[in-house]
Amino acid sequence: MPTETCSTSSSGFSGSMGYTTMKTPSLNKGLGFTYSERDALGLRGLLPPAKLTLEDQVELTMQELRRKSSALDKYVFLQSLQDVNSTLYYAVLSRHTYECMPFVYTPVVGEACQKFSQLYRHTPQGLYLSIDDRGKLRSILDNWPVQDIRAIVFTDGERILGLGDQGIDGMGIPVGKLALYTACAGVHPSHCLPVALDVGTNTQDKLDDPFYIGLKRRRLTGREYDAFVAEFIEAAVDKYGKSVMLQFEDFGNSNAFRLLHHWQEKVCCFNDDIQGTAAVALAGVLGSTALTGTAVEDHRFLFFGAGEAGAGIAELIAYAIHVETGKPVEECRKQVFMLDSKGLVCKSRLHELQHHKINFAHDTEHVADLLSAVKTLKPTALVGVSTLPKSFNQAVIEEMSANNERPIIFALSNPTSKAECTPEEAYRWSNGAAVFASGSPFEPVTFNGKTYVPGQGNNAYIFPGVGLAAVACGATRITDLDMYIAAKALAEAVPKDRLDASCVYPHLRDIRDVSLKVAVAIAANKYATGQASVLPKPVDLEAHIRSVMYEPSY
Ligand SMILES: NC(=O)C1=CN([C@@H]2O[C@H](COP(=O)(O)OP(=O)(O)OC[C@H]3O[C@@H](n4cnc5c(N)ncnc54)[C@H](OP(=O)(O)O)[C@@H]3O)[C@@H](O)[C@H]2O)C=CC1
Ligand SMILES: CC(=O)C(=O)O
Ligand SMILES: [Mg+2]
Repeated sequence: MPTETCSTSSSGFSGSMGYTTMKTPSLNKGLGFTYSERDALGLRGLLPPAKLTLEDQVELTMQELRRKSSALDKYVFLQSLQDVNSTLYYAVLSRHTYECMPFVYTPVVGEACQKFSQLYRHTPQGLYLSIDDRGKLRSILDNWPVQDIRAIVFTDGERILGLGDQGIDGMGIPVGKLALYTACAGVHPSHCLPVALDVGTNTQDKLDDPFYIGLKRRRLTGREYDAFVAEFIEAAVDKYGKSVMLQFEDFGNSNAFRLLHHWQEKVCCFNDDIQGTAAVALAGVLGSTALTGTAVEDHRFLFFGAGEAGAGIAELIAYAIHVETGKPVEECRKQVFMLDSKGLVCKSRLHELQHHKINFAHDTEHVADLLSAVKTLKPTALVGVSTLPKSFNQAVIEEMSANNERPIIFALSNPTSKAECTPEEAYRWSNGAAVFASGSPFEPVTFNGKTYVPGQGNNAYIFPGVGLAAVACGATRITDLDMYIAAKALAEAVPKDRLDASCVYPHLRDIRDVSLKVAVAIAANKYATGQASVLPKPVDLEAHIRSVMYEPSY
């Protein structure tokens, strides 16, 4: 093949085909180019003589990653790799998911978002759409180099993990989530688009920061805000089609519930913090039955935190109890209690409660604090989604243990600095009895000679599989039933050795298989409910989904 050259620009730059290939992350193989490719593409001279396999490159990359001393350096290193050789980046992530995930996702992505403006890398990672672009969003979508987008994760940056309003710096979250779509479920990276909606920020430090990269104004609210989100969603559906999957991520709860209720019947979308988290937490509860002997319908749940995650999990648990027992959902909700920043959610507070809490405002006496609630209500399961670190203190966990042989203690707040307790604390204060999970990863703990593996109760076990299902069958809607089905599939995928270590989630090394199982279960439901647009239904659904999974290779 002859070597092509592009025309010479005013800078004197003339990019040869080989050079352009090496500068295109999805095409670049670095030393992985074969000698015949080097000849054919005009790469001679642009590379030293050595040749490496992808596996060699993965190994070298891991060695370099391990040499970096700070977590943030590891984050930057991996992001930079994505900018130069995306096949290698995804090969590293999918072969070393357990080791790498903390550096592209929680907890380190939290710090990266806080410093995103300083770390800005001068290359497009996704689309930044600001309210100054109103009226032009549809044409701006054309600026993204790939036209066939199937999955979008988008945020307005208002509630980034438990770290509050990060404005446009929240872009790190859609980028990290979509990296997991590919690494954990094999969604092709070219079909994924991260989006940051810049509607301003109310974080004064950002507004005062001369180097903040977003709009320097306070957040847009009300009708204008809704209209901006609507313009984006309608532009995306217009350009990419009705089965483009839109994942709401880390919106503040004053918008998240309203947006979800408005859009979930109209387009293919879901809110990961409400629905994905619900599925992963329900899966943990279902999986815990093997350890506690208690079925979901026999639990009494107490949530510390009654926001998106809390209300989402609570509603799905009530739905699961309804399915298991046939009791009306309203009855099932009576087994679920919640505390927010003002204490127990109960009837006497009805006048002040946000809408998403009302279903759980029971006729119970108000108590102001968590320990009193544990003493009065005697829950069998305690779920932390409060962003309040260390709130599951010794007294709380001892009280849970006094009332239960095997208390469920899920400390799901992210990042690590916001966890309600550490696994070490949960095991020590419960004398090894706690069935524990955390939102961010923790290392195994040895206590009294036994090793316990804290499961990562994170929606990362769910959303990649949801995305894979949606892409593979062309889903036109994502529903709460899908989340229930996903939870069941995840709970069934927990192997015995994990349960033996008190862990209710599968190995991360098996995440692609787990995501496939989740995807098959959801896709089957999409076909059963007429919400699939890839027709006719494949005879072997699993084989079909497997066939669309991206495997990084040269
Ligand atoms: N593990 C996982 O997969 C996921 C974890 N999360 C994590 O869960 C946490 C909460 O997220 P989300 O629900 O979306 O956030 P929200 O802001 O929607 O809700 C936070 C809730 O915590 C309550 N809260 C805050 N401070 C206190 C306090 N001092 N005492 C008692 N309650 C308090 C708030 O009370 P009030 O209502 O009165 O303001 C609110 O109900 C975050 O850290 C997030 O990272 C979220 C999604 C997924
Ligand atoms: C995991 C996640 O989605 C969150 O903490 O917001
Ligand atoms: Mg989130």
